[in-house]
Amino acid sequence: MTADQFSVAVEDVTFAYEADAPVMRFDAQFRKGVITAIMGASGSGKSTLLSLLAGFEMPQSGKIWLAGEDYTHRAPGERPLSMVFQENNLFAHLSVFNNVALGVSPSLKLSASDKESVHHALASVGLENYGKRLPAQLSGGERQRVAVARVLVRHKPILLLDEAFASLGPGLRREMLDLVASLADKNAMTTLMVTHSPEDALHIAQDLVFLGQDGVAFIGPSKELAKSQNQNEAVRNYLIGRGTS
Ligand SMILES: Nc1ncnc2c1ncn2[C@@H]1O[C@H](COP(=O)(O)OP(=O)(O)OP(=O)(O)O)[C@@H](O)[C@H]1O
Repeated sequence: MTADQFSVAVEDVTFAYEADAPVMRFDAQFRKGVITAIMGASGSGKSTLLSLLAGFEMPQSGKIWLAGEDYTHRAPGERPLSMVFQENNLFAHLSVFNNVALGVSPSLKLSASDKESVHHALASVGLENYGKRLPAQLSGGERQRVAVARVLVRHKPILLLDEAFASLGPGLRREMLDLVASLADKNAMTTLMVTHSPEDALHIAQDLVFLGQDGVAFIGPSKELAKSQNQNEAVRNYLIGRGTS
């Protein structure tokens, strides 16, 4: 793969949370403008991989490539990405409008065109009339929509989703995945989505990165998840364990 075909890569990265903890290894490239599902058993390092990409954790060795550049030693705020977590994406004391506006200006100093882009982002996630509410006055799905609206106003080329919709019911989760897929496509975002759900991965992800005990066990098309034969052993064992093979 050439450098212009991928925008995100972890190159020979090693990391451990503590001196005596096992060293995790990551080596993978993620295709530009494509949605990649990150899967693997609990504790295999999926969230850690996103934390390394976001700069919340620093590798012991190796490199982090974002948008084709070496970001290994750059602070989280400088990195060209947005991230949505399963919960706690919003500030409870700020209105929906201001929660989105934080994506434009951390000091909430907004020009007229900034305000316009916040309104536009809220409209794109179907929340045009919710700007004055507080997060506590929203459903779980609506709160995640606000988080997605904030992603949109940031205009970053990379989107990291850490089980962002896992706590929603199946219908709403599917709706949110469709929303993310269409926004990622429209804005040409390289999207990495941590999920435990093969159905969700098959639904919107073209690619799959599967983490095993010793790092990346499989990189390939996510449709491998639908095949009952010829799968990578780690993937097969995971699916058998979940009763979905
Ligand atoms: N802040 C931390 N300090 C110490 N160890 C940690 C910390 N966060 C995670 N770990 C450990 O690192 C390993 C990888 O954790 P991580 O959260 O990345 O796994 P995961 O694949 O995302 O798991 P899950 O599917 O359960 O969310 C686990 O053994 C976990 O206990």
